[in-house]
Amino acid sequence: MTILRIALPIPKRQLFDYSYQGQTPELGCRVQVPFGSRTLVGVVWEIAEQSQWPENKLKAVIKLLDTQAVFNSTQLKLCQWLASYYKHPIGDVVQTALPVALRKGVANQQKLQQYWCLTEQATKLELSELKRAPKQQALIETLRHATMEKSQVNQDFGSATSKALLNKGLIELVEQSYEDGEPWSAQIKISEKPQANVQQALAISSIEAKLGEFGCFLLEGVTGSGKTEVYLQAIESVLLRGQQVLILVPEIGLTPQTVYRFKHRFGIQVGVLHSALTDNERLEVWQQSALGQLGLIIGTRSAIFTPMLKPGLLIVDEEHDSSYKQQDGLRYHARDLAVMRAHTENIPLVLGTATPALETLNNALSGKYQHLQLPVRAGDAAMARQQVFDIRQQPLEFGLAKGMLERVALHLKQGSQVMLFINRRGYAPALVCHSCGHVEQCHSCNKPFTLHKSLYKLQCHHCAAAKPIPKRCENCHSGELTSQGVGTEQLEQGLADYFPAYKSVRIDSDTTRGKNKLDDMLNKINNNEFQLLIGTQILSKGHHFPNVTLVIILDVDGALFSADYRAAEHLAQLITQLAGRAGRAEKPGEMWLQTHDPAHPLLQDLINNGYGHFARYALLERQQANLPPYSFQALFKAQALSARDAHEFLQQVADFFSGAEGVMCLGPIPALMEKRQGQYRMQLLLQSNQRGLLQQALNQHVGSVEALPLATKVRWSLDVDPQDFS
Ligand SMILES: Nc1ncnc2c1ncn2[C@@H]1O[C@H](COP(=O)(O)OP(=O)(O)OP(=O)(O)O)[C@@H](O)[C@H]1O
Ligand SMILES: [Zn+2]
Repeated sequence: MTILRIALPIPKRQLFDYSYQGQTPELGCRVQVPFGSRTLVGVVWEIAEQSQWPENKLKAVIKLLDTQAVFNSTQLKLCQWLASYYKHPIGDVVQTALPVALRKGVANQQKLQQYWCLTEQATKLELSELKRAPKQQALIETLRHATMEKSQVNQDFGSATSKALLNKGLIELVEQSYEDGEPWSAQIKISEKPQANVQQALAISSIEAKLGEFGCFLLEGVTGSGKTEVYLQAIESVLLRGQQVLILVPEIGLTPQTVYRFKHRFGIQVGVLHSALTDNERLEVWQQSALGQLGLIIGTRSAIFTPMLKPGLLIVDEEHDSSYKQQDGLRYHARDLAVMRAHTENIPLVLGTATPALETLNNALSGKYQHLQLPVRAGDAAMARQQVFDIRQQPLEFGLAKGMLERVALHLKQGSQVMLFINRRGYAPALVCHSCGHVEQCHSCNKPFTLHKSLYKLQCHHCAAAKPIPKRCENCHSGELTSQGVGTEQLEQGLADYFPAYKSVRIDSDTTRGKNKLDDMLNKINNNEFQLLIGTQILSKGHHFPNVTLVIILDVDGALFSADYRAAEHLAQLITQLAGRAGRAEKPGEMWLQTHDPAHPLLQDLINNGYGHFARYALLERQQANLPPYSFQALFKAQALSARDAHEFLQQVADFFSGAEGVMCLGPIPALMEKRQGQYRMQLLLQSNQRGLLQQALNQHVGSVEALPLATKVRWSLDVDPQDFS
């Protein structure tokens, strides 16, 4: 009899022993086991001869689900590292790393692929017979060169097209295994590309020099400097060696436009991993990548777990983006995991951005990462001019000063597009009673409701609470309710009324919900169907709009005075990325920042000296204040219906750590957002000058924390290298 030590989806920092009769399976195979009254799917993590439990207490494995491990040795190591670094239950780490379908116990067998090909009848067809159905014509034309996978046809031509041709008897489906198809390495066809400029060429050759070994690069290139072109040319070398490339992009950056750029350059299929995939689609990409059947895989955060048979290169684009840090469950940072992965697989990693995270910049400046720089824009485009606009004592119309409206008018008249950024969606961030001053608040969060006029609702942006817009004040019953502040909805409406001859589009999470909605909007913007582009963060994420020449940021003052020490860094990144959307082609661009504090040193440094200068100075400040990356943090968070329980729990946690060597304990204190969804929220911050000491203290005490009686009464979590203190 063998003892299998299984990682189970149970929030306990331990493995579970089961007995197994039969040939010992590989580590990383899935098994089905009984757990209490349930049956769970787990992963074989260790194999032992003996258990601490007596034999008659041990339950037996119900079924071995795999003959071959679902995790390769790299993944096993990475999961181990995640569990140990983030102090997270191994079973939950394993769950996070597995595609959902495999978690549920689905067989890890690759399905046959379905391809469309032409029928006998179609080979004799005159293409002109289909001239009224251009899509069908194009598909027939394509299939004359090669068969095409069903999902690919759906993506490129739409399923209606293939259905119509099927009905006409012109195409038919054949099934084939991937292995029988032509491998991607034989399909590579490099399309035309620009000649790299000197800095690009230097970056490309530095990366190429590291192929086949570990190396970490920071590619710091100003917006529009051609970072993507550097990726593309480096990827080309990797693909030509027959090796695979995994590219991570931020959540909102993964549009069909991005994918198209990669697909088009190499002429091969690209595996795409994003949150809108079905479980089966996700599993398919995972399997194809694991078997080496895909050359290129692009995905958001969790794509970092995708196994590769022949890994060659990892890329993390917009490495500063906060979506790379998972904010619940296993709170890992995909960028840090990428470093571990590149190290384990012995391949280079490229971190690219115009606005490096201070952590990353510090690693580059200290020589830990190789620093590649692209200081100027590619082609003929110049950087946008950046300026502040003093709005003190200025009347504002829907959030805009008169001087700004004049600039907008000027740019519109010249046939350009204008982008306006505001950090709040909805019509207005508050509804206030003009008589008594009462503000409509969400009682579960103690925060003002946001007014959404188009939805006829008040919505809480911190929980899901919503209610109809009241007619009277709930405090004094006056009917004089007015909105306060400006959101995207109001700005759009104001601009549409002010500039009736131009079309506007609003891009925020309210308007982009739904499949392909964002991509549709982006395409229309690129076709110049809209001239006024209004939106939130989504607008800042790496889009290439050649006709935008003016960018206005309505209000940065809130972020200038935030209690979060990372707020300045994030604001500087946002401003720089937004400025980077202007003047990307021939026409020069300009960016304006509306502010009540035009002399603020951060703003002045940023617009006069650029992000690079700001960031180096910000690092000095962090060093003086002994903040990350010069110190290391871990954050215990607790929330409960009673503030006292949350506080008491964290106080007990603090007691464990109070004597820990080299570790400072701050708190418990209320979170920046004290109450949310009816729960009171507290936190306890641990900080040390040495990562090792902090890790050691956590190792020593996390088990005791878990065992505290209050630990079952409050909801608590541990966040190592926290990014979010809200
Ligand atoms: N060497 C080059 N010669 C001419 N044009 C180039 C060159 N490299 C890149 N470009 C063009 O410059 C534009 C910007 O390049 P790219 O999108 O790669 O920049 P980026 O640094 O990734 O941009 P961002 O980070 O701002 O999104 C693109 O239209 C690209 O085709
Ligand atoms: Zn709420």
